[in-house]
Amino acid sequence: MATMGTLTTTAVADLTDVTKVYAGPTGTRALDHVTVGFDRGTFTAVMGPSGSGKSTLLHCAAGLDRPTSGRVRLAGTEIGGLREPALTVARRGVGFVFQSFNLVAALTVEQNVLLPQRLAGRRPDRRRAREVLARVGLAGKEKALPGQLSGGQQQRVAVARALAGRPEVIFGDEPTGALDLTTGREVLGLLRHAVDSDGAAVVMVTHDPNAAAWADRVVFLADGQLAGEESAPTAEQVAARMTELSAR
Ligand SMILES: Nc1ncnc2c1ncn2[C@@H]1O[C@H](COP(=O)(O)OP(=O)(O)OP(=O)(O)O)[C@@H](O)[C@H]1O
Repeated sequence: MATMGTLTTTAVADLTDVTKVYAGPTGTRALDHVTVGFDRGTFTAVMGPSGSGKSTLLHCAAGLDRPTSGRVRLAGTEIGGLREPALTVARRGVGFVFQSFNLVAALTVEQNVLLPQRLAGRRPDRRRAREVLARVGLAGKEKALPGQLSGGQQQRVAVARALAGRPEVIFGDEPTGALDLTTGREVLGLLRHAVDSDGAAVVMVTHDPNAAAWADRVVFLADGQLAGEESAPTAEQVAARMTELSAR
């Protein structure tokens, strides 16, 4: 199991001594010497007060943003020096689920699920698309447009899209943030299933202690630095730690 400080080789995504300073007049130090790894077959929640660097950590780990210094490895490849199209190749084993679903309104559900494969120049696998849509409970909705679906259904399309490429790691940026309790639980169940059945790593930013309780581990951030972690967390433990961090 990868931990802070020393990293083992089983991590599918890891950051070593990563610092991110955003350009601009204030020069915000969003991440300050962060070392953390995420193993296959584990579900990690990333929590911390607003502005503590959670999204920045996720974006750097996923290769969507570049750190100012430090190393980032994704599926065994160091991505720091990579440019497109090599970066896209490195992201092949990565799925994303965002708070705002990020579906293309003009494309059908099936086309949305196949879009990452098309963008990566691969032959779209329609059988796989149908398989993952069935898994998220959307069999028969292949030809629907996102606007014809509920918010929970749209997020399940986004999960299906993330799963279609058989990802080694799925990054979620508040994937339940826009959902009600019941549909949020459905999405968390699907992410949990990806970990337990497929051996994927899931890394999820959330503000919700109940969502974090679905994870195997919670990593806390405060002011861009790691502020401890909790294994097999309960919602109560997470909420208590968040109250402490917010009071700092
Ligand atoms: N593109 C950017 N340019 C400049 N500063 C930024 C940028 N993105 C984030 N920041 C700053 O970096 C810090 C960390 O932001 P980040 O979005 O990672 O925090 P967060 O913990 O995800 O916050 P929240 O919970 O509010 O979404 C904040 O002070 C934020 O204002």
